[in-house]
Amino acid sequence: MNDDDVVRLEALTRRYGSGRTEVTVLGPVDLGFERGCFTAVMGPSGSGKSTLLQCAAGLDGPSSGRVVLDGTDLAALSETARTRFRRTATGFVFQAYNLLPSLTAEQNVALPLRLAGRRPARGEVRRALEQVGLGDRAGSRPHHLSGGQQQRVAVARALVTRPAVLFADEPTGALDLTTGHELLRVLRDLVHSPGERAAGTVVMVTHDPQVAAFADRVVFLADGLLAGELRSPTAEAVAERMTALGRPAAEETAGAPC
Ligand SMILES: Nc1ncnc2c1ncn2[C@@H]1O[C@H](COP(=O)(O)OP(=O)(O)OP(=O)(O)O)[C@@H](O)[C@H]1O
Repeated sequence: MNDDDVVRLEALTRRYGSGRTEVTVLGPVDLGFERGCFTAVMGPSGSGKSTLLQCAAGLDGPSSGRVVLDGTDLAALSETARTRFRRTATGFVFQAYNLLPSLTAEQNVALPLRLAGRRPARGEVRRALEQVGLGDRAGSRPHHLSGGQQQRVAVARALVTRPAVLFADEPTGALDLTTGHELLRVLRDLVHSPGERAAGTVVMVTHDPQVAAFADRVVFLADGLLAGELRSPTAEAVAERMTALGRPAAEETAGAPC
């Protein structure tokens, strides 16, 4: 972790149940997400990726430990203040686009601003749509847009408050390969295009090495714990790590002296 981290997870744990049925599904995890970096979180099914993302974004509360988001300790805020803070400091994109079908793209994108209790300023919503390459589809309703376009509207909606971090949980999960890669290029451009277009920081959960290879950094989870990371990843290097994580411990140590 360092001073450039826009999100810091400190000794974070998430447990479910109580007493004899209590299970720890995450942690303890110490991890930072750097500003200006596109990070992918990977790991086998059930390794805690979504739990980590939801805790980092303030959508779920940790059982112990701290989440410091853009300099604010989430635990220090009341529930109402935390919701208000989360709505402007973070954007969240899910696998399902979750657009309201009766609203136009522009009206869907404006929703987070309205939820935050303010009228969109002139051009604010259009700018977010332009950031995802949909400046000309502002008046379209979701059913007139392709799956990839709907997901880009969902990204614009997540960006409209100019959040410090954009979180995405399997954002390409419902898209075909080509459309998925287009969306990943949009996410990468949000981090790496200079000036106005830059959204700063993206943290994305995926289980697909090809998807993770679009990121600058890949963090691996196994059984709720950190299991290493890769910088400037290739799909092959990510797949190799994933295979090693999925290997039973007995196979990992095969050949080692007793
Ligand atoms: N509400 C809950 N109650 C009990 N256990 C839960 C709950 N939510 C998640 N879990 C468990 O926590 C563990 C981590 O779940 P999580 O969804 O974070 O994993 P994941 O790595 O995102 O999985 P996947 O890739 O399959 O989506 C899993 O074993 C899951 O069954």
